[in-house]
Amino acid sequence: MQFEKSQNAVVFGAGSWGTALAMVLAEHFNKVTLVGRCEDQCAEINGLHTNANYLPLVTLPDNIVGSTDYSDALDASLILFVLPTSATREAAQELADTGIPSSIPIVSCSKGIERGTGSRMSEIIEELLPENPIAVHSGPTHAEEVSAHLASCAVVGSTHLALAAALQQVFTTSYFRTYTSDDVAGIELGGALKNVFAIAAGIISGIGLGDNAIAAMVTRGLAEMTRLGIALGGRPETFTGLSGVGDLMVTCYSPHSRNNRVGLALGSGETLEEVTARLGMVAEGVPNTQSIYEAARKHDIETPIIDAVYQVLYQEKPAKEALGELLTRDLKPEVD
Ligand SMILES: NC(=O)C1=CN([C@@H]2O[C@H](COP(=O)(O)OP(=O)(O)OC[C@H]3O[C@@H](n4cnc5c(N)ncnc54)[C@H](OP(=O)(O)O)[C@@H]3O)[C@@H](O)[C@H]2O)C=CC1
Ligand SMILES: O=C(CO)COP(=O)(O)O
Repeated sequence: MQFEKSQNAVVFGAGSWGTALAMVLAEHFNKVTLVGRCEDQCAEINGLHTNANYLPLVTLPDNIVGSTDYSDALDASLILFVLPTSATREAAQELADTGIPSSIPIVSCSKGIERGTGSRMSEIIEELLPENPIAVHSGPTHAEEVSAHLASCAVVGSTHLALAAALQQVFTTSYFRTYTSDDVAGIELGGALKNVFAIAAGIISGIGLGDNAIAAMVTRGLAEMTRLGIALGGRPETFTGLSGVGDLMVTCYSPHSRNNRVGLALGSGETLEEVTARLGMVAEGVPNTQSIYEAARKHDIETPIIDAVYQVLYQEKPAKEALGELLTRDLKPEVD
């Protein structure tokens, strides 16, 4: 299978990542429709070719159009879900209600697992649109850099190998390189889990610890990500790839990371309510920490860093105390 330049694509989610991915797809499709929920934003995309609230420095190509209408997906050959994870179920239901053809592939590009059910985004989409072929796309890819055409790599995963290969072509440009995989669960879990460690990295900076502490947390965070990720169905090697350690590194070290910024503010003494109100963008690690903490308890996996972030976010434990206690745990070998 392969996508043709004469075909159209639809991106649900007109935030920063949906917009950056629309720019990638615009090089391979006739028209890319960015579906948002605000008429003013659509008018701006169609009239000024900008999406200033989310990516203020970017001019969009003319073949990206804004819309609020889910039925725009009816004439698409490819659909991307790039919504906050909390909005994915409702959006998938709304899309199913349009009666879209079951042949249209759907790619989830969101990072997180559902609060309450612990479902991955591809599982939710499959539940509501069971006939459509599904894939996931993830990696160390901040929207600000991809939309500025700065070199980035990602991975697209599907159990439909021909679909993964076709998607690899349309997720590749001169500045964006995409690899393939069939480990859908591992790719999604890496993207969800790193959100929590990015908050931890921000907290560490906020409470005034140094580079050594962040490197230690990233390394032990990778061990935690791998342990829990395997228990939840991912393959070990995926966590050493772009959607695992790659994304862990970029979000733990980049000032673009919203999760990192949440942690930094918490470590500096702001409340969660204050920082989320100020951010104005989704930081998936906040709801994710709860769903991931619950998944770890359910599977009886030891996750001290995730537990510490959970205590800061949901149990009002002072950040310095929660992170500090990681050093005083029982001593153990590095590799179990
Ligand atoms: N930003 C990035 O660099 C990357 C983000 N991701 C992932 O992509 C997903 C989207 O993130 P991102 O684009 O950054 O988020 P943003 O905060 O930039 O944008 C969120 C978008 O979702 C819309 N939205 C918010 N709530 C709802 C809702 N309840 N129903 C429908 N639409 C809603 C917003 O609409 P409105 O403007 O009307 O509020 C906005 O268009 C997340 O899972 C994130 O982890 C993955 C890789 C990189
Ligand atoms: O996933 C991302 C980059 O790969 C975006 O991370 P944040 O949501 O922390 O900004």
